Amino acid sequence: MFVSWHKLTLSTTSLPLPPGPYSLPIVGYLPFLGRDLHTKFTNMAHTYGPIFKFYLGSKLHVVINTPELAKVVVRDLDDTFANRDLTVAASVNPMEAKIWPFPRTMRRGVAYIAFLTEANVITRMVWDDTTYKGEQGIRVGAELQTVVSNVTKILEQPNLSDFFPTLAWFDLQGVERNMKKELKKSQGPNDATSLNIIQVKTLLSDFMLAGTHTTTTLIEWAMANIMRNHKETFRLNPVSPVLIPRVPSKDCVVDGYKIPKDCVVFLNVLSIHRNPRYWDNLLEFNPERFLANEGTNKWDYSRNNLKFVPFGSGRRLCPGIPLAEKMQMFILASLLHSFDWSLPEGEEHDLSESFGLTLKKSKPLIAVPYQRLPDKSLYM
Ligand code: HEM
Repeated sequence: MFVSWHKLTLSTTSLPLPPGPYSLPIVGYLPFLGRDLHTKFTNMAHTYGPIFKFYLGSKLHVVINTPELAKVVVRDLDDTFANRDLTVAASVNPMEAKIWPFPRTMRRGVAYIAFLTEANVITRMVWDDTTYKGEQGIRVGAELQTVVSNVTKILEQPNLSDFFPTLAWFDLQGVERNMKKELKKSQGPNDATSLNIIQVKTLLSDFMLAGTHTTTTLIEWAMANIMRNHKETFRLNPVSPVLIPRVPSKDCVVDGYKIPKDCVVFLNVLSIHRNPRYWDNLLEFNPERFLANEGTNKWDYSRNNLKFVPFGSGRRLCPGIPLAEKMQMFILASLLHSFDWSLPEGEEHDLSESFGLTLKKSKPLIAVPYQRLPDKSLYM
């Protein structure tokens, strides 16, 4: 106890930064990072170890890849790591740092059904009597999708102003300008069926942004996996393969390395979920691995098991877990109970991934439903 306290409070000035690749002057590691951060980070962990660093522009970034080190961040130093990284695009939004990713494009497939269902539930939580029903509902739902999808596109865009804060004033890529424009558009004319600014602000608040896309992505992966006889969706295809970055509020020490105040810290969930040290036959379909631990809380993601963290952990743990658990079960059960599903004629199963603010299927799942219940009236 004394040793770990001593380690944590040791002066950080003499300590090295974590290991990591060489960076180019000015741009840092930016040209080498690519789009698929989750795969890139996992490969880099093989080379540099469980904690490594790189620079994007002038900003230091640190990636944590094991449950043991994740524990230091989200348990021992949870308080220090409670802040999020506020990008320029996020700071334009009225909800500021609380903003959360949303889909690049809303696709009319399994994801569309899941989106509307989840959006309905969350909207009813916010405005009690609102439901996206009939033509009006479809119009408001589509309006909402457009707003959040455009906002997400802007949030996902790598922005030079974030890597070179001194250039932020020039807004070289127009990210700040576009975000302001997008938010202004949503303040347009208001009639009984269109969204006013207060409603849009509320809708863009954490719960709507964080709640719908996550569940939608999960359902789409689950359906794709189930149609191929897989069920371990949360472990194999975590919705957030790299947690939204944390920013330490003061210098601290992780694994003997100095982690300076205000650097950007990622927790690499995918490398934890697919690490042979923690999972036997890690790519194998084996839902029984979870059943074996039933009742022991060993797989309870809201508590101390940091080998399985689909909802994150610590004081930034997803607050939507109770709703997410109920909704994903409800949506999946409804889809599977009511219909048999198959791929359109001639289509092959495709589980390839596309990294963004969440880990989406790169190809939207379009599935054909076949009536399963004996009587059509049961579908009303
Ligand atoms: C399948 C469904 C969902 C998944 C996989 C998921 C996953 C996550 C993850 C990984 C985080 C980051 C946690 C961390 O950094 O430690 C998070 C944060 C968050 N989630 Fe969820 N989530 C889901 C559904 C929901 C729902 C339904 C809501 C609300 C209605 C919600 C609200 C939030 C909010 C507000 C945050 C930000 C918490 C903070 O920064 O303090 N999520 N979620």
